[in-house]
Amino acid sequence: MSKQLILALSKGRILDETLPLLADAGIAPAEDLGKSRKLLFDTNLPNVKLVIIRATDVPTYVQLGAADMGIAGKDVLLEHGVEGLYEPLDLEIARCKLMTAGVTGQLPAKARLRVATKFVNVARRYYAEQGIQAEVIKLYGAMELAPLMNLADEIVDIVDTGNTLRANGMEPRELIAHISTRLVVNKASMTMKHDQIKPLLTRLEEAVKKRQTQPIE
Ligand SMILES: Nc1ncnc2c1ncn2[C@@H]1O[C@H](COP(=O)(O)OP(=O)(O)OP(=O)(O)O)[C@@H](O)[C@H]1O
Ligand SMILES: O=P(O)(O)OC[C@H]1O[C@H](OP(=O)(O)OP(=O)(O)O)[C@H](O)[C@@H]1O
Repeated sequence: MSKQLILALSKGRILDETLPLLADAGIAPAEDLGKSRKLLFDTNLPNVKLVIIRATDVPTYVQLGAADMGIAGKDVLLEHGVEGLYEPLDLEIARCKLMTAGVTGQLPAKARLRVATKFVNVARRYYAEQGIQAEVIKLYGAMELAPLMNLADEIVDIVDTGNTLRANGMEPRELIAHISTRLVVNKASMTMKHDQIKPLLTRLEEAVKKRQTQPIE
């Protein structure tokens, strides 16, 4: 009997870009995800199931072996850490940047910065590497509000078009990391279920390559 593989998908923004890529790789949910309140789905492949969870929970599920494979943003992986995980494939979707940002024209001239972010580990590491003292304040969303409300001097957040920053009178400052979505695999599963995982990995690699060689319409 073939072993079951659980693939954990990040719900939200990444899911919309993940499903077409999975389809290109020949993996399709057995039912319409949008029409269901279910969190665990069968697929067209008898040995593959999908779980749809919060982006920030994907590394935890895969690290602890509740899922064998997962799809998550590099930002989430940098914040969570990658112990117990392999990161074999860049899916090249949901590209964006992790940056510092602040109120336009107001460069902080303080010895100690207050930094609001949901990426507290990334922020602490980054400011320490820069030799800047920072008090990092954990927020769960709407980071752009923090400097406007005098809660923080800077934020660390995702920037894509820059529209959210501009709309709130802010500007991007330093680049912390280029971000895209990655496939992660539990290290023990990679060994124990190699015969199941390898062909899936190959299909996904081919789907990513195919997109890169397709002419832009
Ligand atoms: N503006 C953006 N452009 C491109 N990719 C983005 C953008 N914002 C976020 N992402 C990527 O998409 C991922 C998921 O973003 P999304 O906004 O759906 O989740 P979230 O609300 O941050 O997650 P959670 O619900 O766990 O807090 C991020 O981890 C990041 O890798
Ligand atoms: O540079 P931009 O193109 O404006 O994109 C950046 C915005 O996108 C993300 O938010 P998202 O829209 O995902 O909302 P949320 O994270 O606050 O739910 C991120 O947290 C920024 O606010």
